Amino acid sequence: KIYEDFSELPSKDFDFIIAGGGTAGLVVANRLTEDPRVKVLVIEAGGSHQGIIDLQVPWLSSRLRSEGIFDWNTTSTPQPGLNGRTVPYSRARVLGGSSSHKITGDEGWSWKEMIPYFKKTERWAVAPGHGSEQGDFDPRAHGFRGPLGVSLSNVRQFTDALVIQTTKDLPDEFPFIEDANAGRPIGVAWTQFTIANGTRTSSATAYLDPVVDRPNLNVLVNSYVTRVVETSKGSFRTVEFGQNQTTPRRQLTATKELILSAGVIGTPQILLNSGIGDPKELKNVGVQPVFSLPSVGKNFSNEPSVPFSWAANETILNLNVNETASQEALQEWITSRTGPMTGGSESTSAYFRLPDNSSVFAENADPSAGPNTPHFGIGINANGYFVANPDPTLQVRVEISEPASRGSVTLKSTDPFEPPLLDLGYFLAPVDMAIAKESFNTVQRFVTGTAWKEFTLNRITPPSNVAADSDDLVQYIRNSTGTASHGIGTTAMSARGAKHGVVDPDLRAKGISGLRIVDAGVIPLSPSANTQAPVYAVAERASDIIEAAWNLK
Ligand SMILES: Cc1cc2nc3c(=O)[nH]c(=O)nc-3n(C[C@H](O)[C@H](O)[C@H](O)COP(=O)(O)OP(=O)(O)OC[C@H]3O[C@@H](n4cnc5c(N)ncnc54)[C@H](O)[C@@H]3O)c2cc1C
Repeated sequence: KIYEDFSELPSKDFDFIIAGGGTAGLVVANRLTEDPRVKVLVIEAGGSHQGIIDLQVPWLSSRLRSEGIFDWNTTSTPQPGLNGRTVPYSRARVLGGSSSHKITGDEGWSWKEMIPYFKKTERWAVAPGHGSEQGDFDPRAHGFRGPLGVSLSNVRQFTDALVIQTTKDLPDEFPFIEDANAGRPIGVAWTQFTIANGTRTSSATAYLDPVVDRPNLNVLVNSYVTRVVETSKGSFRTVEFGQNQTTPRRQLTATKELILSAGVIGTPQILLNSGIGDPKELKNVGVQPVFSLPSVGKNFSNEPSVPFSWAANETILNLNVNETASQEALQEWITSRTGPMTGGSESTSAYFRLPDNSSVFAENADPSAGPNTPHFGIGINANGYFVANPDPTLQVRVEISEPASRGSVTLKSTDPFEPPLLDLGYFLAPVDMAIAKESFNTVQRFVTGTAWKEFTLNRITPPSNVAADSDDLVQYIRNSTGTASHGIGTTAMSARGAKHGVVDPDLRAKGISGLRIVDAGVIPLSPSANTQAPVYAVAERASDIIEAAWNLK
């Protein structure tokens, strides 16, 4: 059941307490409560997702981001690599949240061992608006019986045909691939979405709603976790939380484990508030060090997102501009879960790798994990989903897939409610800028190919007088880059016994008992993909690890 207030909780005894009811937290809550003997409490700072249409309609997700609804509205510190600009970093504050490998020496996190967990989470759904799906996804790489609905886009976009034609015109540079989520993502593919039956899916709809009546599953919303507290020597199973700065703080102790799933920013913030981090840095802000784990909040890796745009020679329905069409589309969605509101974001996506002999690697080490790993990805869109431009505009977003730069999450003060300092570290490593510059050439070749002749007009950003490989291009990138909100690494996993890192391969906080971390922060290096699916898979495996540790089920 979902509780709005601490006083409503039917009991204060829980085996596991999970801080953060986001993507990972609700997966773990669902799996652990499959055993009816296990009592779980989830504590979430945001409110309930139930009945909120903005979270259900795919097109409306564009507004969630731009209007900062259900968001922490975090902003970065001034970024030297972005000419001193600050940039917004989106992350969800609501139930469902922002809905690996040799580094650890643990084969359990290898691709081969993880693929069953990706499949376990997924229930492939047909998107009637896409048409035949034959050859447009690889069924061998997908799950069909899991909780989370996943599908191709139900809305065919005007630009889709141009993208696919480009793969036929220029197959050497831009090959079509059947499925970007099957282990070899380099090429152009149909994007896969957490959408089913025209409706967005999340950990809240897939992992919480179907089991919300389990008597052993308790979810407390509007409750912000401030700290973890030492329960007994070396064991941190007690959590402190409150609604806001002025209301009383409460404490509860888990009999078995406390699990932090507050995300790549929330979890390190809770640890640092608790005095768990780099003792010197903690003292500098006035926080009493309690346990030394210097890597907490470090190694923050996050894909920079670089926008390019062209004027387009076609008027495409833009639901963020045309209010009448938007109302009609919403009515259609409410009535039948069909129509243009069932999609919106880029229905194709492409991942690229610079050649091994690229001049970029003459001066820089290759930051990617291996030959199947992209250096950057692009998304092409002209329907105003990302930028509600009233004039027809072709938007191309480049995301640097495996940035070498690292940022950090640190505390500003001793007030646990104060947002932390978020340093994205963008373009501190020169290779990231070199890749961003190269991506511009690739994007230009893509959208000016024969298929685009009638459609692509003059370049808008960067302006047409900006040449490739020029300092003007570098300045444009510094002045326009934002973030993809694909953060990882702030509570990174490392080999057992390694001095760096925050958790061991079993996701236990190093040197601490009773405390585990399960969220995007434990992923040590950017996956060869966006982060949502890897977080689900990590949370599924984490649940198995926890169940095995406590002989559950
Ligand atoms: C706008 C946006 C768009 C994205 N688009 C994509 C995409 O297209 N594809 C993709 O693969 N990935 C995407 N991602 C990334 C993906 O959603 C995240 O990597 C993933 O959801 C992270 O899961 P998590 O469990 O680590 O954190 P979250 O899902 O963010 O969950 C953390 C939860 O903890 C709560 N919380 C935080 N601090 C506290 C506290 N102190 N006390 C209590 N609760 C707290 C939060 O409110 C939240 O509910 C996107 C992310 C964002 C923000």
